[in-house]
Amino acid sequence: MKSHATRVELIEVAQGRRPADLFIKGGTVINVYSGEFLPQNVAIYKDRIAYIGNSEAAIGEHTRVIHAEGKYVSPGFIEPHAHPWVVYNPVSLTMKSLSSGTTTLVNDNLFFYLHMGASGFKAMLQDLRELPGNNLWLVRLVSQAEYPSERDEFNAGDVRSLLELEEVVGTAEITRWPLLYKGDPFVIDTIEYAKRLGKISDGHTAGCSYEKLNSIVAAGISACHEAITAQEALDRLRLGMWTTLRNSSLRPDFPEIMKLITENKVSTNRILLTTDGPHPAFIEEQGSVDGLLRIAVELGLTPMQAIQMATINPATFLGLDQEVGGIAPARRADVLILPNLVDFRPELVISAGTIVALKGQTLVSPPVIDWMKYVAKPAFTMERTLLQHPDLYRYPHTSSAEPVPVIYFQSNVITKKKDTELPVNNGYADLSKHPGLVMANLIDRDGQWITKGIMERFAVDLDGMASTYNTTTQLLVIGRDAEAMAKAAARVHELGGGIVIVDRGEIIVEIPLPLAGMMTTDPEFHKAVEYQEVLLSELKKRGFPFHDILYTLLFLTCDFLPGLRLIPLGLYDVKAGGVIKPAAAIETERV
Ligand SMILES: Nc1ncnc2[nH]cnc12
Repeated sequence: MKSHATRVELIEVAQGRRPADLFIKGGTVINVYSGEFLPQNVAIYKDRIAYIGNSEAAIGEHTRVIHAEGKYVSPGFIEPHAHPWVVYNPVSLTMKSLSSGTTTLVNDNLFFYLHMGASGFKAMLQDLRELPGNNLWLVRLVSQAEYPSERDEFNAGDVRSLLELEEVVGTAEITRWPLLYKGDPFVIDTIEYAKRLGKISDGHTAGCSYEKLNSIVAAGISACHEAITAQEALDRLRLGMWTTLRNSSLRPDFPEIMKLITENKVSTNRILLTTDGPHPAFIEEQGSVDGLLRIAVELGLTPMQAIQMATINPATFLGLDQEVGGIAPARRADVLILPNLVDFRPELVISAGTIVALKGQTLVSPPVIDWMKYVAKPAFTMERTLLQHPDLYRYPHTSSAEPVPVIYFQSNVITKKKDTELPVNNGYADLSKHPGLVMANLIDRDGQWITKGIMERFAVDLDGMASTYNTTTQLLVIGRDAEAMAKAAARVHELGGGIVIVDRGEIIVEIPLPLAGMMTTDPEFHKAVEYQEVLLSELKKRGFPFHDILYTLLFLTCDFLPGLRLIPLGLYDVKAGGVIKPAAAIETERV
């Protein structure tokens, strides 16, 4: 990590021979290395910490003195597993996170890579160097729903070239973990390559048994955040994984998984914390890592344990403990002034030696990013007119005696296959006598293929909705009224990505998401909150029974959560690991 201060300058400041730029006086330093609270001063020079102790010799004529009497001086918080695309974008998420003390974000690159390729992604990283905060990245080795050209796009040359970048700290979660279990050569070789570069490999082993976890760890995976019980967390810890405890909007699991610490009394030095890409309103209401600390302490952790899990532990996991994660000489000056160890909301946030936020308000401006210049091809290469025919959305069906495999929602994201007999009308399934069902289609943005399904327990009164917000970023079109679906789909095409709802012939929700079909380009975080709230409230009015619509949409098209899902290859049974109804060529579906 580049330092603007030289070591000689830092030595001089430490000895009081060169004045500090910032001097934090009279606070209680949270020493995450020794686990002590120490009444000490902290001197900062340029972007680095130079001195911690009782001397005031580094205060010079132009030194800015920050009085921290009665307050705590903490290392900046680290989010080791961020997904900077939940309608918000890397700029708005960074600024929001900084305002509440998260000075390091370790971001997943999935959708940027899918839409920008290696060269666009590199260009984006170059421009994001202007962003305040410490922005690190993990790179994906595979997508989250298999598609025909996947292995060409995630090729060894491109992926390795990204792994070599300074801000890339490792390989990102591999949601399709059976690839690791089976020893997939590309995945294993790339993880090995990352290790040779001194980088980590994040994991995603949802539902993986203790026995199988052995193979995943043998494959080189260093961490996992998917434990949903204390026992699952213990399994991971015992097998040498960095165990990341998650409290997200989709899975607010702290009350259960913190029992790993409060009941099992395990050592906490290989435990990390994550928000795992929560929806925007969750961050707005509960904060980022600061919110995790508050809940962890409410559940019985000591403030020191909690802070260590959000600072020095992730820094050590990333191999960056000489750079970040604690208050010590030559570390990046990512420092917080905390009025208390209850809500963990910093009064002041210093990032790389600059005061970036005061009382929750950022004091610095982000760079203006022209996102679209990194994107490799137009949002849609198919003609819009192709989307305007209602029959495209109907479910072909020839015999009422032959059951249709319906996608039944058990929760926000978990589905199961429910075989249902449906009448036939003109060659299509007739849903009129089944008010709980909606049609659902995943359509290739290049106009080649369409995967068709029928869903139950989504939103019973939905006329039509279209969305590129899903893990394939292809066009997902859902509804009971084929005309409304066609209208919504055509509008999303015009927007170049986004979410549109049509009700009684009118567009009632329109959320432009031009960046990869997932993100607004707005640098203001509250824009993402507004979009999410309107979407959830309109779908709830139409019968959506769950709390996290963005994750319902996101994971409907993935290939790693139970049970029946729409992926580019077709209607996919995850447990069986196979397509039960292949995607069709769009030409043949058109009338
Ligand atoms: N696997 C995943 N893919 C996309 N977004 C996510 N947010 C949390 N987990 C995610």
